[in-house]
Amino acid sequence: MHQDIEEILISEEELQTKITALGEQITHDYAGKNLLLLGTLKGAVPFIADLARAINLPLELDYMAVASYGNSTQSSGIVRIVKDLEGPIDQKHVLVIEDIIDSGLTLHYLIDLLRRRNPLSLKICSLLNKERTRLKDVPIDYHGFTIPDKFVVGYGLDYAQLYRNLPYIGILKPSVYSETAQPEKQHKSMAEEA
Ligand SMILES: O=P(O)(O)OC[C@H]1O[C@H](OP(=O)(O)OP(=O)(O)O)[C@H](O)[C@@H]1O
Ligand code: HPA
Ligand SMILES: [Mg+2]
Repeated sequence: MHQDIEEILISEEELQTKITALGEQITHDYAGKNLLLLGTLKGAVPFIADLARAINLPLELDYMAVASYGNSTQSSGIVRIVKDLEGPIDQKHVLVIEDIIDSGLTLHYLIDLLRRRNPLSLKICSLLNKERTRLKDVPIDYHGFTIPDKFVVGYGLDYAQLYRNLPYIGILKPSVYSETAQPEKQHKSMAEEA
C-alpha cells in the first residue's frame, strides 16, 4: 500500500467485479439505442476505460473536462468547462460517466448544460457516491459504491493531480493535506451566477 494511504476502501478486484455488473446492466438497458458514453476528464478515465469494455453494445465515447477542485480537498464551488464535446448530442442517448459525486456541484452544472442540448435521454453513472449532505441534489441512475465522507484517491481520483494511477480506491491520510478554508460553502457555481 502507498505510504500516503490510510486505508484501502475498495480493492482492484472489488472494482472490477462491480464494473462487470454495471456493464451487464447497461448492456441490457441500452440495447438497440444510440449510446454515447460521456466521460468527465480527468477523474473518470480509468472507470470509463474499464466500463466501456464491459458493455457489449456498439457505443461512442466522448469527453468533457470539468474542474472545480484544483489543488484542494474542497470544491472551489466554481465549475469550469475546460474541454467540450466534439459534436451535437440531440440524436444520442447520453450516459455521463463520473468517478465520484461529492458535493454534487459538478454534475448539477453539467446536467443543466447537457439538457439544453436536447439529448434523446440523459442518465448518470458514477463509480462512487459519497455519503454526505449534497450542496446540489443530483439523480444517480447507476452507481458502484457508496463511500463515507472521507477524501479518497486512486483509480482516477487525485489530490493535487497525484495518486490517479493507484489501482485501488484509498482514503488519503489527512496529514498529506492541511486546510482550514472550506471554499465550497462560500461560492456559487457559475451555473447559478449565470
Ligand atoms: O460532486 P463534486 O463535489 O463536484 O465532486 C466531484 C467531481 O470532482 C472531481 O473532479 P475535479 O474537479 O477534481 O477534476 P478532475 O476530474 O480533473 O480531478 C471528480 O472527478 C468529480 O468530477
Ligand atoms: O474524495 C475525493 N477525492 C478526489 N477527488 C474528489 N473530488 C470530489 N471528491 C473527491
Ligand atoms: Mg480532482
